[in-house]
Amino acid sequence: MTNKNLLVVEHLTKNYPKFHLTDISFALAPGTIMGLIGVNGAGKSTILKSIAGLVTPDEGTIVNAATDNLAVMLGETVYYPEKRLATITAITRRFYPTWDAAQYRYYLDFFKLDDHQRVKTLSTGMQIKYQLAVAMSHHAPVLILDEPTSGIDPVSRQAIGQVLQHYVADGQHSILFSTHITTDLAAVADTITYIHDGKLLYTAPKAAFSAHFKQQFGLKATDPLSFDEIMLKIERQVLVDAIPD
Ligand SMILES: Nc1ncnc2c1ncn2[C@@H]1O[C@H](COP(=O)(O)OP(=O)(O)OP(=O)(O)O)[C@@H](O)[C@H]1O
Repeated sequence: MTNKNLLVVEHLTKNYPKFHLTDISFALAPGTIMGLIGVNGAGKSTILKSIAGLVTPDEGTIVNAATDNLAVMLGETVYYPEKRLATITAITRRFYPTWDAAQYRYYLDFFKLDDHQRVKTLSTGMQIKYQLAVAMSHHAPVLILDEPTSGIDPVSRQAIGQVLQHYVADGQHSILFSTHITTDLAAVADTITYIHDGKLLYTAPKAAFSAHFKQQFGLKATDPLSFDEIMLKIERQVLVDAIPD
């Protein structure tokens, strides 16, 4: 494992008939949260699914700190609508020798979830919170989350941000999450990786990421520049010549 990074992605390439994810490389340091951003169809989910083993890359390597203890949340839907959460949890926990029942209870309380409820009675936000509670309850070194705050109210988004930061606070866990909610990046991400049309445009710690694009856009270091503005400027092709082929 390079530099003790918990996740190392090198030259990840996946070719679909009408889309090419090309030569994606980045590393996730312990104790950090990386936000993956880019417009719809940029390739974020393809990267996350490749790490989760749900997509087979055409080229490249992915080294994860613990391949037998993956924590992945790729969508809001919890299957088995008629089942109670407790039943699903009882089955899920069998796959994880490191399952921590006290931690699971803590997250249920934190998210105000009752695991006697049936899946079909949960709102979308409650389903996401339940999946997060399960994903964070077996001490996986790396947590992979596809849009964990999509469809979540601002108060709950802040609560999720808190638990994510707490998850990495011991310096032995890391989180990679995709998002379209750029305020989440400002609140919780340590590093940001920008995917543009299947290619990695830029990856850097948050402050360096902003500084890089201020320089690209001819702004002063003290000028304000939000992540939304960065995305809008890039996607309006302001930087088209800077994007590698
Ligand atoms: N199984 C597949 N077969 C063919 N094309 C696919 C497949 N899965 C994804 N794609 C294509 O790959 C491209 C990237 O999709 P992906 O879901 O990775 O984007 P994304 O950045 O996660 O988008 P969003 O923000 O909308 O979730 C899209 O053009 C999509 O149509």
